Amino acid sequence: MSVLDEIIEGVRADLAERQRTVSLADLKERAERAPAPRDAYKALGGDQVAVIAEVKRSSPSKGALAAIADPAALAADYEAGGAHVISVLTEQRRFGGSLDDLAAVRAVVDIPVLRKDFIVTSYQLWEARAHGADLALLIVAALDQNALVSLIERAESIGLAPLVEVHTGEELDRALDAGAKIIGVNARNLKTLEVDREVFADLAPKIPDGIIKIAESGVRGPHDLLAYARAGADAVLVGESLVTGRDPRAAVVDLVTAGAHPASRPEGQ
Ligand SMILES: O=P(O)(O)OC[C@@H](O)[C@@H](O)c1c[nH]c2ccccc12
Repeated sequence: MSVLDEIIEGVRADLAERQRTVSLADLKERAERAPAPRDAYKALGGDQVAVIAEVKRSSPSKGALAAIADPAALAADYEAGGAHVISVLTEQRRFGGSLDDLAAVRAVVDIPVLRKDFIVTSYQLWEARAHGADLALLIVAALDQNALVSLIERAESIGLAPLVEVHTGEELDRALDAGAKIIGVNARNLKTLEVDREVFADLAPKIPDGIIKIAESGVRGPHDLLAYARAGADAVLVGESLVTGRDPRAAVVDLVTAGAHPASRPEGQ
């Protein structure tokens, strides 16, 4: 079984547990009371390279990264540093996240928040909105085409912007066929956990204009942001290097500064 399959098995077990305790009707009611969604397209579609800063306690590849006792405080730091969107991992078993983290973060920042999880049913989209999310990740490798299409539609119908994640040319074709408007290219292969930063440069030229292109994973600092920018990224999604660094806010400032004028920076800096 691939790592992705293992993660999804755990996600489904935890989901079944939540579905036993919270009815879909209750979730929908909570989603209706949730604050209105924030405009993710606007946050990601500016002239600068946008920075999506992630709240990430651990990962399947590295294990524990950072304890993050107060995810809301970390997210507030990211926002103060100029981040455009916050990503909150809500998967529990391998990433140490929760829906409570999502709600806590959404309550303290004024920018859009992404629910980062392994979403396989519309119940999880309602959960995302009920806990304040403005965007939801949909991983093409985790979904068949029918599920992908219907989850994109459902997300949009409840006010969530779907960020559709791909890692291969085939997955990209599926994302485009399904009508994705925000596409994330993950440099990490979720089946092997290997990181290959070249994947973004390979796939980006095949993504039509008008679709927001996000480079995910492996950004160690401004140098990597600039490389992704040269390859056509509208945004980068950064987790590990922020949570393991000494000063997450300063690290975001450095990324945002580089992303503000990517073209005027000399190559290699
Ligand atoms: O920690 P990194 O290498 O900066 O990567 C962040 C983000 O891209 C990564 O957490 C991620 C991308 N896609 C995912 C899907 C599920 C879980 C996690 C992810």
